[in-house]
Amino acid sequence: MEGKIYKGGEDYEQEFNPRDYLTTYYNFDSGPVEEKEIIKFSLQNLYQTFSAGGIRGDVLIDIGSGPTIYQLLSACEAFREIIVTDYTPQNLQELQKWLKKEPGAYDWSSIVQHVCELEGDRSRWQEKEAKLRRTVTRVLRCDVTKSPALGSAQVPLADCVLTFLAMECACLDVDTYRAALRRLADLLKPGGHLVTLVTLGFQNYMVGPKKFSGVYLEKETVEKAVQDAGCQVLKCNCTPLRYSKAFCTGLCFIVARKSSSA
Ligand SMILES: C[S@@+](CC[C@H](N)C(=O)[O-])C[C@H]1O[C@@H](n2cnc3c(N)ncnc32)[C@H](O)[C@@H]1O
Repeated sequence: MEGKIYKGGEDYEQEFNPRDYLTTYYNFDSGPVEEKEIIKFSLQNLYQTFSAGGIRGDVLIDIGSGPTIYQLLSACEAFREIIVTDYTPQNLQELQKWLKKEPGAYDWSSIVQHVCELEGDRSRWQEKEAKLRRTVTRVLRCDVTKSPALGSAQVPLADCVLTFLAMECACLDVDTYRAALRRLADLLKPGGHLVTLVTLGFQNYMVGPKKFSGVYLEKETVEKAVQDAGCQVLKCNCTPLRYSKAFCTGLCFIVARKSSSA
């Protein structure tokens, strides 16, 4: 409906179209330059975080994966197992299509090639796609506004919880955001890492013809929420880059470590 603003969980299930989202924000070859720069910012930070000498381990859980896989392309070289999750069944279906190489799956090859180039060999992109498909072992539903976020699913404690551009959409106020981050920290082993990309000054974004809103966050609010969830911020890389189809002021990439005694 024209003029309506959609928010959080159930609206996502009913109104969020994964293909509209992918073609708006992840058209690396011929989409808007703003979106391309943001993808490059994300991939560069992920590459630095998970490349040799960086964070690694057994299990990584990605929270609010949506229909996207770009956020896992560096991590799949550093973890034995990746669990992807989202609130909406249609996003998980879109992910499954790519994981199972089904007809009509989204074409991530340009973005995969870019990551392989960062890693030193653009030509190994098909090998990386195969590696990621092997490393994703489970596709689960989650709701970060509920405890536990993964419902009744039994998952091991993670060495890393990743969440990209999802918490500010799932949570409609700062208290809910802070509680959601505590739930994510609960999924981590002591000493495990939380890696997140957050839209700063977020007001709304377009998915096809539909407008979705979320919580307005500033860098200090995000850092404090991460710390109060029991994690020490190791890296905080903010940029004024903005989407052409979203109302926000910038982006913030954070790497944090859960206390060893937690
Ligand atoms: C902007 S998309 C981000 C998708 C992807 N992580 C990315 O980097 O492009 C926001 C995601 O948050 C998910 N979401 C909304 N409410 C949620 C909730 N309560 N719990 C978990 N995820 C939720 C949506 O289904 C959607 O996939």
